[in-house]
Amino acid sequence: MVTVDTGYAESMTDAPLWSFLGPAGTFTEMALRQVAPLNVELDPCQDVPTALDRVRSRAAEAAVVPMENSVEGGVNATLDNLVASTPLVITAEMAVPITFVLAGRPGTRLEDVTGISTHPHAWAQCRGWVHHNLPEARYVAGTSTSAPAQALANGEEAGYQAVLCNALAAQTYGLEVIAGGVADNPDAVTRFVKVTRPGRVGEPSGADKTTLMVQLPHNHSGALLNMLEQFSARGVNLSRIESRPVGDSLGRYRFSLDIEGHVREERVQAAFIGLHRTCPMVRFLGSYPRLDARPVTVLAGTSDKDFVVARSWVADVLEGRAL
Ligand SMILES: O=C(O)C(=O)Cc1ccccc1
Repeated sequence: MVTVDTGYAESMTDAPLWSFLGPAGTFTEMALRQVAPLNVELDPCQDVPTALDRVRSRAAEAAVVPMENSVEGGVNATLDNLVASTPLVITAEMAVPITFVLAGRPGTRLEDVTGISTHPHAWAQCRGWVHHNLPEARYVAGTSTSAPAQALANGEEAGYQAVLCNALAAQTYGLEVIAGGVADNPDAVTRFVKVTRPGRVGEPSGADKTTLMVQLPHNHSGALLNMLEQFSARGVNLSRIESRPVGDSLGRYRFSLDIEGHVREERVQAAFIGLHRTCPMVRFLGSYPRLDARPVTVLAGTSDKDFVVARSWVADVLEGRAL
């Protein structure tokens, strides 16, 4: 029997499948390209929960989703879904500078535009520009920046003549740029994360970040202060903290946090132990290298060595070797 190796079947089976907020041409796809292997197979999804569920169900190896924007803050769909069902962990973070073009079908002029569609985070970054240049234009929410671009190109849009998307998406879908460099804040950056199923935690790089979600005890005065003290007492710096409503009644919140450090470091573990003792829910959502690779500052008395030496002193006390 002669077997002809086309190489095709092999690449179909060996190429890792990564889900992401699609369709083709989103900012999320640009972030994915920064870290994905060259032979990655793309699995565009219509929303963040679907992309994350593809990893949970083992259909995809990894997902890339937006996490935080320098203008609009946390992406709630991501923050909430990461703790909503089977746990997932963040293994990498990426940043993409965000500027938009206003694009329409060829021949569309600015004065033809009475409706604009895009992702809500994109709209938040362009509101001022639209208010200035198209004060009468109505906003039509899109599931991403490229979904309405695709719909417009296919003649399937409803209620808009233009989209705010990235220049690459406009090109991909054969749209014409009506206005370029659209953004209220030209330096806006969005942070994206790569998410996988949990496994054994890797080694620290020395410049790491850890993400977690913590629920505070209800109706407990000083609960937030107690939570923050778990970090400050061990010299652990916070780089993001956001409250998210739990959802079942008013007044109940969880806190989504990024801290500087890795869960394999003693001071981070000591803070984790303190949180676990005092908070009804603590979810570890990953330790991963920081985007800026800036080494974490470890305060005097909080290094791994300091913890090891202190623990061995306690052991000596217990054995009657130290007084
Ligand atoms: O819709 C996209 O292209 C996304 O990747 C989500 C998004 C939208 C706006 C700013 C940053 C990310």
